[in-house]
Amino acid sequence: MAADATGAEAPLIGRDTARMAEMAATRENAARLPGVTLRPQVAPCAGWDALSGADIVLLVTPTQTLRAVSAELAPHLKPGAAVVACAKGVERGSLLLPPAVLGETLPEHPAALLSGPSFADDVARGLPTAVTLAAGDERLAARLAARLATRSFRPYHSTDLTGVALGGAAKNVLAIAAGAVEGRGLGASAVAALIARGFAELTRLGVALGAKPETLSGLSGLGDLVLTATSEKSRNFALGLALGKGEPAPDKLAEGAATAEALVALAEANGVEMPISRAVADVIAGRASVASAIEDLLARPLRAEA
Ligand SMILES: NC(=O)c1ccc[n+]([C@@H]2O[C@H](COP(=O)([O-])OP(=O)(O)OC[C@H]3O[C@@H](n4cnc5c(N)ncnc54)[C@H](O)[C@@H]3O)[C@@H](O)[C@H]2O)c1
Ligand SMILES: O=P(O)(O)OC[C@H](O)CO
Repeated sequence: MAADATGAEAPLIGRDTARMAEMAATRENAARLPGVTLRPQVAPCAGWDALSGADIVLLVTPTQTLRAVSAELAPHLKPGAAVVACAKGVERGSLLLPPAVLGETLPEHPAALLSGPSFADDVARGLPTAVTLAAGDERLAARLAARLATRSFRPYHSTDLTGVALGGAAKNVLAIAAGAVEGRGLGASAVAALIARGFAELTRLGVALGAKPETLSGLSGLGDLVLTATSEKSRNFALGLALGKGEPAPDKLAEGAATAEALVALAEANGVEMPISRAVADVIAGRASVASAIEDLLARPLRAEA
C-alpha cells in the first residue's frame, strides 16, 4: 500500500528480502529512486504478512507478471480489499488489459487501475502530478482517489477501466516509435505528426473496445502519451531513441516492447488498423529495421484525416 492521505503506516512489500531490509535501514530506494528519502509512514518489508491488514493494495509489477503475482498474493489478502493495478500494458497470450487480468485472478476483490502521466521520480519528489484512478464502481473510484491524494498527487476518478487501461498500454508502444523518430534525427515536426497519428490509432482501438473518447483524450491517454513520447526520462522513449540511433537497448523495463505485439493482435481482433504500433512490433521482433519501418509508414496511401 502507498503512503496515503491518512498518514497511516503503509507497508511497501518487495520480493528481495535483503534489498527491503536495506531500504528500511537507509530510508532510500537506492536502485530505483536514489536521493529520495522515503516518507516516515512507508514501511519496507518482504513477504505477504503485511497484506492481511490492508484495505487497499497497489500492485506495481510489470504487466506480464501481474497474473502470477496477483495469484500468489490472493490467499493473503484481507476479504474485500481493493486491488489497484499500476501496470501499463496488454498481457501477451490472453490480450487482456490489467483490470481484466485481476478480474480472473482475484474475482472476489474489487479491481482498480491507477494510470496517467507520472514518472515515479516526479511523484516521489513531490512534484505536481495528476493521474486517473479507475474502478468499475464510481464510489469506490472516488474513495480510492481520496485515500491516495496528497497535496502534490491528484488522482481524478473514472469508471472507464478499459479506456484508462488502453491509453496506458498504447502510449508506451507509441513512445518507442517517437523515440525512434527522434533517434533518427527526423525533426520535431515528425515527432508531432507521430504523436497525433499515434493518438488517432489509440483512439480507434479504444472506441472499438467501448472506451469513452473523453477518457482517451484525458490524463491516462493523451496526457500520458504526450509525457512519454517527448521525454528522455521515459524508458520507452529511451528504448526507441537507442533503436533509432542504432545503439544497444538500455537495460531497463520498457513495457511497450513487451506489449507491442499483443496490442497489434488486440487491434486486429477488433478490426482496427494500428500502423505505427505494428511498425514498433515489427522492429522489436526483428522483422523490420527502424529505417524500413519508417519508409513503410511514409509510403502509406494518403487518406482523409480520421
Ligand atoms: N516507473 C514509473 O515512472 C511508472 C509510472 C507509472 C506506471 N508505471 C508502471 O508500473 C509498472 C511497473 O513499473 P516500474 O517502473 O515499477 O518497474 P521497475 O522495473 O522499476 O519495478 C518493477 C518491480 O516489479 C518487481 N517484479 C518484476 N517481476 C516480478 C515478478 N515476477 N514477481 C514479483 N515481482 C516482480 C521487480 O522486482 C520490481 O520491484 C509498469 O507497468 C509501468 O508501466 C511505472
Ligand atoms: O518510463 P516509462 O516509459 O515506463 O513511463 C513511465 C510512466 O508510465 C509515465 O507516465
